[in-house]
Parts: sequence; structure tokens; C-alpha cells
Amino acid sequence: MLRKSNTKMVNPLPFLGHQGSPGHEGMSQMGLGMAIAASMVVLTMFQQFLFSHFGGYLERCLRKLVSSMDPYVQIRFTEESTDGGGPKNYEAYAAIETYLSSKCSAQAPRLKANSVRDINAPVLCVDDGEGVSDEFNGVTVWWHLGKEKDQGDIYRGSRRNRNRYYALTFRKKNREMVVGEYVRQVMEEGKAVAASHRQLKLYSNSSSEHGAYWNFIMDFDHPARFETLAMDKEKKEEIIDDLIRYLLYGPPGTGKSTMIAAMANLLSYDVYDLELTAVLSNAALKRLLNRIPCNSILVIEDIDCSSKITNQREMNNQDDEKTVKILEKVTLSGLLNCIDGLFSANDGGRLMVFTTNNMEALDSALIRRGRMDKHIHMTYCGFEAFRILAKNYLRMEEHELFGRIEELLKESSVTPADVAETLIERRGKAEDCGGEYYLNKLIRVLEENCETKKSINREMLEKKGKGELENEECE
Ligand SMILES: Nc1ncnc2c1ncn2[C@@H]1O[C@H](COP(=O)(O)OP(=O)(O)OP(=O)(O)O)[C@@H](O)[C@H]1O
Ligand SMILES: [Mg+2]
Repeated sequence: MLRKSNTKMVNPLPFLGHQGSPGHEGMSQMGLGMAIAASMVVLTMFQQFLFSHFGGYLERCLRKLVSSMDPYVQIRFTEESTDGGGPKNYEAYAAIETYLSSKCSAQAPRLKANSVRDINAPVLCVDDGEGVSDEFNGVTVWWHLGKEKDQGDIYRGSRRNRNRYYALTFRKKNREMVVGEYVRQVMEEGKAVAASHRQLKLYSNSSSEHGAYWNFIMDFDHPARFETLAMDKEKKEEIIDDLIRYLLYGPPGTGKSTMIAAMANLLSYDVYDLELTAVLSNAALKRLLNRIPCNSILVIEDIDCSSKITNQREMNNQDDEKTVKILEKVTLSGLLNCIDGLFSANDGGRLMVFTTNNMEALDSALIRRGRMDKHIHMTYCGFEAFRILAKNYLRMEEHELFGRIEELLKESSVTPADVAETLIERRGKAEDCGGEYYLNKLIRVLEENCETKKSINREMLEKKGKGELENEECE
């Protein structure tokens, strides 16, 4: 991957080039010509003799001498090498390109926008022959984008730009630090920037007679971010700090799916959405989970419905003609075995999230601590969550109506989705009525919700009272 050479291209044997001979006074022109020709022949023979007997040795000595006088070292990172180091070379080259993109936009006079594999925005980089400097721990280094001479048939007809390279030049005395620390930091930073711009993807499972497989559904471009997720700050921080295995539970519209999208965006992970009812057997499930690569989130939504279906079918259809097919279906214990084996806490790079609206319906084996590390209750909208939604949709951080909304939120049971639905209306309107209009609208929604809740409570109390009265009469 790395090739070291000296910065300056120096002719290694300068004095063995053609030499002219001084003229000789009194010699005829022809004599002079003959003398020159003779000396050329002798010189050429001498040159050939030296090369055939000592050429390699002499060249090496001279290279050493020249290099000892040259204070610079150069390392080339080629996009692809002739020795078959392809993908690894490309990885290093792409990391450098991404790392340098931030430096070159300020320095290089000529830039070009390149699309880099799996990155969803073009990367700005220096144009051919251009260079930029960089500083690290007080040491200056220089980068330039070069193009190797045409390598002939090896590269012909293949990918464009194949023979490009980034050359890193630095002072010899800094060799140890640059080759070690600096290059490592360039690679790490380049890869981190690339990861944060990675185009995320959404997959879902299907089955055919050939078995279970993952289908690419679409690029995953969800706007959800933790910053815009409406929930308590402390709870959010705790989740971010410890992303491993989660069970998200709460009523519809409290943000379970939105939270998964925010996790994918935070980690730059692809999403694998597993529909358990479409998996035909435990073996198929294992195969599917085995095929989930690192940097992915496995999602099983509405796990209560999935596990209920499988358990019920196993129990109720003993004599049914479909029994064989159903017994082949994935079972709860099959699922538990898979997740215990494949998604362990120290298996960095793979995260598993289940969601449910109905925590009580879940088998306790599935949700016990150690199997599902964290149970996150997604709740009705509180005041802190409302503030985030007001900022998201109305760009408002304070308003005198906030106090009234805070009071009403304590009494009501509305989801963040309900609040978002009221506030988002502002976006579609040609005429802007102002944020206050939508706050008032929300207040009416909340008041209505409080009223409904109160009347339901009254009804329940009445029923309870009646029941007690009837019971007393019976006695
Ligand atoms: N906590 C939240 N923060 C920000 N937006 C939210 C939040 N909860 C809900 N929303 C908004 O409401 C919409 C619906 O939420 P979401 O689909 O995440 O709910 P859910 O809990 O997954 O519901 P279900 O149980 O029906 O699947 C989202 O697209 C988002 O706009
Ligand atoms: Mg959902």
C-alpha cells in the first residue's frame, strides 16, 4: 500500500550522459569530427561495460547518495495498485480524499467534486496536479494529487482515474511521527467523516422456495434526529450513551419508529426490518440474522403481534391439516436462541430494537433484563417534549401561551404525534397565521382531550357506583 521514494526525481547517473569534447586547435574539421566520433564510441563502450558489470550496484550507491542529501520523504497512496491490493488501496485513498476535502476547500485554487462510493454527498477534492498543506503537532506536511504514467494494457478499458495517487511529502526528520500518528489520524478522521455521510439503506425480509432473504427496499432518508425527538433530555442522553438492545414500548404515536430512525441516523447504521410472520422456520430465521452485517439495526416492530401469532398457531392447530407448515414456523424459543447467540452486548456494530404497544402481552422470557437490556417507555407528550416540537415546527422557544399548555399537558393524554399533527399544519399554509394561532389551536385540542378524559372518568365512576349499589341490594 505504501511506496516510499524521494521527492525529487534526479537522474541517477548524470555524468554518464553524452559528453561533448573540447575542440583541438590546428586540427582539421574532419580530424575533429573523427576524434569526436571515436571518443563517443569509446565512451559508449565504457558506459555499456560499466552498466553490464557494475550498473545495478552503481545506481544503488548513487540513489543512496542522492537520497541522503534529500531532506524530504514522499509516500504515495495509489487509488489502485498493479500488485492486486485493490480494495484496501481504495479504502485508504478514499479516506484521504474525504479527510482532505475540508482542507482543500479553503486552500486549493482548483477543486473538483467527486462522488465517493456509499457517500450521499459529493466530496470536494483537489484537482489533478494541485496540492494542499496540512499541519499536525506543529509539523507541516504537503499533499498533492498526481497521476501515474499510463500503465498500458493492465488498466486499459477499466475504471476511470485508476492511476491517480495522493502523494504525502514531509521532512525526513519527522518520518516516525508522520508515518505513525499522522497517517493513522488521517485514516481515522477520513473514515469517520465518510461514515457520517454514508447513504443509509432499508432492508426487509422475504421468503421464497429458495429460502429466506433480505430485500433492499430503498435508501433510508429519514429526517429524525435525537435533537428533534420530543422526549425528556435525561432519558435521551441515557439512550444515546448505551445503545445495545432495546424494547421500546408505549401507545401508538409516541415516537417508537421515529426513535429507531434517530438511532440509525446517529450511528449511520442500515436498518433491517424483520417481519417475523414472513419467516418460515427457525433455521430460516437464523440464516437471516446471520446475514445482517455490522453497522446495522435489526428491528422487529409490534413484537407482541408476532409472538402471539406464532404461539397461538403452535397451540391451536394440532389436528389441522396446516399443522406441519405451522410447526415449521418460527417459534419464540427459536427467536430467543437466535438473539442470544448472534446479538451479544460486546458484538459492536449491531443493534437490536423491538417495539410494542402492549407490554403485558409479551412473554417474560423475551423481555427479561439481560436479553433486552433496556426497556424504554415512550410516553404521552409532556411539557419538555412539547417544547421540542414547538421548536421543530414553529421555530418558537418561548411564548406566553406555553404556561397554559404546560398545565393542560399535565391533565391530558395526547401523544407527540397528536401535537405534531396540529403544529405541522402551519407548514402547508400559503398564508402564515403566525405561531400563536397554532398554539391556540393546540390549546383547544388539549382542552377537548381533558374534557373527554373527565367524562370517561365520570362514566366509570357512575358505573362503579351503580355496581356497588346493585351489589348492596343483592346482599
Ligand atoms: N417523540 C417524538 N418526537 C418527535 N416526533 C414524534 C414523536 N412521536 C411521534 N412523533 C411524530 O409522530 C409521527 C408518528 O410517530 P411514530 O410512527 O414514531 O409512532 P409509533 O410510536 O411508532 O407509533 P405506532 O405504535 O403506531 O407504530 C412521526 O412521524 C413524528 O412526526
Ligand atoms: Mg411505529
